[in-house]
Amino acid sequence: MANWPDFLGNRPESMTLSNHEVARYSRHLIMPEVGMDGQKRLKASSILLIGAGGLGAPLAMYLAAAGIGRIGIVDFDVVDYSNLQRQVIHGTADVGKRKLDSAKESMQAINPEVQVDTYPVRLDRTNALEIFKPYDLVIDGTDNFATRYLVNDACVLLKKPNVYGSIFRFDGQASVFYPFQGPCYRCLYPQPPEPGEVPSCAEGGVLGILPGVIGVIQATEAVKLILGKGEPLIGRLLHYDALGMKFREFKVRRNPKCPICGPNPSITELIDYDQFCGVRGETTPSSGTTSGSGSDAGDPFADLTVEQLKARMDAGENLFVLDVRNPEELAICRIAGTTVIPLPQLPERLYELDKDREIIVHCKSGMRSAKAKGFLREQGFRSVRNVMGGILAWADRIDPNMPKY
Ligand SMILES: Nc1ncnc2c1ncn2[C@@H]1O[C@H](COP(=O)(O)OP(=O)(O)OP(=O)(O)O)[C@@H](O)[C@H]1O
Ligand SMILES: [Zn+2]
Repeated sequence: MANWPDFLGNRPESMTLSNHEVARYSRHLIMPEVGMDGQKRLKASSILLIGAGGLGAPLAMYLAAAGIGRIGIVDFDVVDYSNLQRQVIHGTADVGKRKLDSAKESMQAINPEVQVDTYPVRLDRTNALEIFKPYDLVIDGTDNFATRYLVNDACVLLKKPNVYGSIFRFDGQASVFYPFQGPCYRCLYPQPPEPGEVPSCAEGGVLGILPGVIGVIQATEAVKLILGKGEPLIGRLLHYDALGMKFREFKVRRNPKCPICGPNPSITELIDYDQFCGVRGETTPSSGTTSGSGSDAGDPFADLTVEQLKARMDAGENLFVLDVRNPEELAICRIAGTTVIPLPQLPERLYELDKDREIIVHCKSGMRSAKAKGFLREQGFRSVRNVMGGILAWADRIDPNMPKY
């Protein structure tokens, strides 16, 4: 075996393969690194996937095809049209279905020998340990920092390997966080970024093929850990640049001050990860009350709902509405009559704005406009209001013909 713990114990010994399975896995069975023993190890193993999205799709399909005995998947989402460009486990006919149902169907079509357990919940501090316990290893295919820290901490507390991956635009990363054998996610990233500092794929986009590459690297690492073969990405962060078509590797060491895997841990149970990452709902008002129109009249920084904005437009008010999205997004849809300054250009184009005039700012979903509002407020603007939910809320509730992205 390799130089990391064998977490399967003697379970593979009791496994047998039927003639059908021998045929199915024959290209594995004839390789010395897998062979009959290795295939039995895969059959005896269990893997938990967090997320049935971009990374989860290739992970679920390849791990099912490879003959992992039991695969659990956690996801609370339903399939959306905007998922289909990369979440290849789901098809057009699955739009509107639970991702878990669609994923399970595809996996069982690929390999009915595999047991697929679905957990249609949002993974959080109250359920993570319970869900993780029966699995040998965990693979993180999620897209947000709160869940990444949660998955990390739960894996360290349970001493389970955590195969990590993340994607953005044309870049991806992967590593293996094997508790106490190598660094954990907190050793690599002790603090989460400021909310809104790192844009999500929903804001910044992602090449549809990219999660295929990173998800397949994660699946490869999981299979190697189970087989006990090769050099895993323990203590190594692999970076993939699709535009330059370059792979680079960074050494990551255990942090002796790590609050969870260090010698004096301050985190000994799961914490509130939304609070730790400063997560706030994108449509939550950042100041003042926003209930009825006019109830916020006293607060020049109270946010607006799309209905309030529409009512003020319809009343013929001469409004200054600032759209801080990027040019590519304007080509998809826009609200008529707005002024456009993409968020990154705002500091150098401040002179275009009137500090004494009310500025109503919007973006796609409300995150970037909240940042713009904070910035303009710091710069001494007298009244800045964020449109909660951005142009997506406008498309949902005001203009049903507007395309959503
Ligand atoms: N805490 C969590 N519990 C369960 N599932 C989660 C959690 N956090 C994220 N996920 C799931 O992980 C998946 C991440 O995949 P991905 O980012 O490709 O999908 P998406 O959220 O559909 O994309 P987009 O944000 O671009 O619409 C999603 O299906 C999401 O529902
Ligand atoms: Zn650590």
